[in-house]
Amino acid sequence: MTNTQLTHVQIDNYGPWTVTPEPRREVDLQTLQSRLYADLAQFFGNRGGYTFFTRFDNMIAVSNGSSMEDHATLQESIRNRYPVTMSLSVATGQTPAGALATATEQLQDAGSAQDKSRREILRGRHIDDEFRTDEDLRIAHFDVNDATGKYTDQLSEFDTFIRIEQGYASLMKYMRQAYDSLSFFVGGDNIIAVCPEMDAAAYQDAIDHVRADVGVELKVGVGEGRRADEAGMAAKHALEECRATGADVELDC
Ligand SMILES: Nc1nc2c(ncn2[C@@H]2O[C@H](COP(=O)(O)OP(=O)(O)OP(=O)(O)O)[C@@H](O)[C@H]2O)c(=O)[nH]1
Repeated sequence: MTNTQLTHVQIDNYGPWTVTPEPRREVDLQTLQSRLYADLAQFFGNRGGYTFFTRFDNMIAVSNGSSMEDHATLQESIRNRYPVTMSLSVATGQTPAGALATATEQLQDAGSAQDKSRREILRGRHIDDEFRTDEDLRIAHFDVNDATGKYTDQLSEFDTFIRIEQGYASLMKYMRQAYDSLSFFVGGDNIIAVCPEMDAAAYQDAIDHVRADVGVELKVGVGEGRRADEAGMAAKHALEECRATGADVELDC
């Protein structure tokens, strides 16, 4: 049984900050957001976690391996180094969508994202070490078939971007609705999905859906582990297996 621990990261009162006392330069917001993301990716990554930038003002981390104390340390470090603070809400669940729903509700219960007095909320619970297992996480690494030959070397970069984003949009919606999974674009032609237990037929179904919906062909490798890095690395090896065998789906779990 999977037991996913997710952290909903939200920059406090960020909307008003971006326009106070007057609109801040976009380039400075871009730099701030990408540095914050890099810091979070490294902080959770050092503890075996994966962080996804999603909307940058809100981010999602697969945080199995990070305790509530670790989260408090992260908040302090951000407060000391950035002009903004962040709220963190941690939740666990048998499905990633379920865990994230709980994390988000905890944050919404504490007040609005644009409430001046709601700062550095830290809510939720981590999975105690004694309850953690090697089957807590399932990570699926999706990749567009021959993106280089079909798109990158053929189309303008923007038209390639449209194809890849259409594949991502179709997959993220379907995986969310049909399988309670959360899928994130991670660059190039790659999408990483955090999943509950699913069999090969379910992954094939998602790939078939995206092909029928938007004409983008995917393959996927799936791995499991105690932490995101372990499950994610197993998924990457399974994806290499797809490349070797020509299969659409390879499960290493
Ligand atoms: N984030 C991330 N990006 C990757 C990874 N592997 C490849 N990429 C990016 O994806 C681009 C496409 O690479 P591939 O997916 O290997 O190439 P392809 O043309 O689709 O060929 P096949 O996948 O073998 O069908 C690369 O140029 C990288 O930018 C990965 O593991 N993670």
